[in-house]
This record gives sequence, structure tokens and C-alpha cells, in this order.
Amino acid sequence: MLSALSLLLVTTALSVVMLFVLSSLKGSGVEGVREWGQGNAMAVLALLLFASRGVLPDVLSIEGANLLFIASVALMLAGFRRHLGQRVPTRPLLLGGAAAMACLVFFHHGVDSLPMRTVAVSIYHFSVYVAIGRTIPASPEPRLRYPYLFTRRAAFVLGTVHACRGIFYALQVGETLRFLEPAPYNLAFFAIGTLALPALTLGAVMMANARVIRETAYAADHDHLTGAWSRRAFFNFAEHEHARAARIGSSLSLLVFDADHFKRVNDTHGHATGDRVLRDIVIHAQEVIRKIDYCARLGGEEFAVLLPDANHQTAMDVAARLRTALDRSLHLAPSTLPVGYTVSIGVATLAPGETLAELMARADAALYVAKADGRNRVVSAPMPPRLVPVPERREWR
Ligand SMILES: Nc1nc2c(ncn2[C@@H]2O[C@H](COP(=O)(O)OP(=O)(O)OP(=O)(O)O)[C@@H](O)[C@H]2O)c(=O)[nH]1
Repeated sequence: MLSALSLLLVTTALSVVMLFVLSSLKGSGVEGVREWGQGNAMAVLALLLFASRGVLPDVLSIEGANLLFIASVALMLAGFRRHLGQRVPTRPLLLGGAAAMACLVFFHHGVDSLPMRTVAVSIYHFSVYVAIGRTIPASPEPRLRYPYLFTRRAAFVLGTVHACRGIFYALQVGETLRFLEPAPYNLAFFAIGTLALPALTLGAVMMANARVIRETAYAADHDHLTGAWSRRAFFNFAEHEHARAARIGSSLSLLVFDADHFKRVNDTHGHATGDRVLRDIVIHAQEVIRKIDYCARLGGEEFAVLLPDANHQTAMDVAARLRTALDRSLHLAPSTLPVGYTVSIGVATLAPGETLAELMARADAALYVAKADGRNRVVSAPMPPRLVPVPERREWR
């Protein structure tokens, strides 16, 4: 037979399970996990104390249990705020918790009223759940959408249930009610109220996992130093664009470029300055290319830009702009000498029937010629003798 006590014990078990789930995120570096763990640990203790009503002294099963539950909900909010990089509203949480506890003590030892105690605690829970719902953005990026919306909606539903609970008990003032009353309304509020933390923890775990997956995907697809696309991502895009160009006969061009005498930059100014130059290269390269182009660091001081729908003339124009943009002096500090750098660029445009590897090899060979001819220049790769250029489909900008 379903009873308030059995609900409490089931939820306690669920909170213990949630603690184990949260433990799997320990060491993930995800902000908020510590607070969510502490919140669930306190909830387990609180639920056990609630379940001991009539066995343990009231001060433990009423004041002690509520204090722990109030703290656990506050910790959940703190976890969500930390996770989302927002300030934790410590003062309002402490004041709200203290006010709820003061009412609870008054309606226990002053005027003993279970309905009024429930109203006080419900107002506190309502406020914190609404604050959690408002903390979580309503329209996050697609990868985070489901966990964010799940948690946000769960928080608002829980807030609404606590508001209803508060109103319902406010209307019962004067009635003699028992805490573990087996009445259907009490069981319904119990079920939803005690499931609040596991539901929010589930949302928190989903949010944390989504973030870990997003960060892992970002790390795999981006160069950690410059933020440009990684070699891996670049070849994925290149294969996709190559297949598209072959299928619909559109143009595809490739620039491969390399910082000139970069070893000298490192040797003269230090490796850290070399790193600054590499970042500077990517920032300024990205200003020259379109949004649909892919700029990647292939390794060391070698980069590539893939230009979908760009014929050879367009690619040569972009390469000329890129070379000019990357003929730069970096002024890192007023007291130090400026760091000048240039790049050499090889340009190749896909010929009909050419493979991606062949296109890369031609662009690389052109870069090699640019280096051999004195650097700081653009060299166009000749078309393979048996092939003719792909007809132009679309103009640059
Ligand atoms: N700072 C820094 N240097 C790097 C990084 N990766 C590779 N390098 C350096 O890039 C330099 C490349 O030197 P080289 O291959 O001789 O080429 P270069 O000096 O640019 O000469 P050319 O390409 O012929 O103009 C080496 O000194 C590498 O240590 C990096 O991530 N950061």
C-alpha cells in the first residue's frame, strides 16, 4: 500500500542513486557538480529525518529535516548558477532560508500548525525552483537544448506545484493534519515534492554531460592554440566539399600557407611570442576569408584555407589579400621590438577528376616554389596537363 513513508524511502534511495551518478562526473572539471553532490547528500539525510517522524525527537524530524532540505535546494541553485558562470545569490538564499526556518520554528513551538509550516516551506521552495528555472537559458545552442529545456521546465513545474501546495495548506489552517497523512492530496504533494531533487539532479547531470560532449567535440575540431579548425576537421570538410564539387561541378580552391622563417621568430623572441604570432595569423586570416571558407592549422606553422565555390581567379585574389594582411608587425609591448612576419602561399583549384590528395599535393608544391623563390609571395599551382579547369559557377562576393 502506497504511503507517505514509502514515498520518502523510495525518494531517499533515488537520491542515493543520483549521488552515484553525480560521482561519475567527479574530476570532469564541470562547474556545479560539487554543489549538486552536496545538495543530494543533504537531501538524503533530510529525507531520512523526515521519515523518522515519531521515532526521533521532533526537533530532528521537523527543524533538522527542513533545515537540511532547505540547504539542499539552495545548493542545487548554487550548482546551476556556478555551472552557467553566474554569481551565486548567497545573501538572498541565506535570508530566505533563515526566514523559512524562523516561521517553521514559530509554527512549531509558538503556534503549533502543520499547515502554516508547510506554507512557509512551500514559499521558500517555490522561490528557489523559480530562481533555478530563470537561471537556465530558454534558448541555448542546439547541442545543449534538450537538457536545458528539460531542467528549466522541471524547475518551473516544481515551483508551480509548491505554489499550489502552499495555497492548498493555507486554506487548511485550523484543520488538524498529520505530516505522514495517507490522504491522496498529501501523497500527491509528497510524491512531487520529494521527487524534485532527483528530477533536478537528472537535469543537472544531462546538462553537465552535454557540456562535456560539446567541449570534447570542440577540442577535437579546433586547434587548441589558435582556435582555427583542426587538421581532422579540415579534412572532413575538405572531403565533403570535394564530393559536392565533383557532384554538382562547382569550383573548389585551396590555399596552403606557411609562416616564413618562423624558426627565427622563435629563436629571436621566444616560443611564447611565436605562439602569439600563430594566433595573430589566424585572427587576420579569418578577416580576409568568407564565413563559408575553412581556415585550419595543419600543424606547426602551416595553415590551409579551403574556398568552396571559388574559381582559380577568385582564389588568387583571396591569396593576394591574405598575403598582404599577413605581412605584419606585432607590437607586443612598448619596451620590446616589434615582431615582423610574412607568409608564403600556394594556390590550387580543383580540376575535373582530381582527388583531394592530388589537389593538396599541387597546393603544397606551389607553396614549396613560393618558399624557394624568396618567400612572402603567392604561387599558383599549374593545372595538371590532362585536365581543364572546372567552369566557373559563382563569383567571389
Ligand atoms: N611558437 C611555436 N613554434 C612552433 C610551433 N609549432 C612549430 N613551431 C616552430 O616552427 C618552426 C618551423 O621551422 P622550419 O620548419 O625550419 O621553417 P621556417 O623557419 O618557418 O622556415 P621556412 O618555412 O622555410 O620559411 C620550428 O622552429 C618549430 O619549432 C608552435 O606551436 N609554437
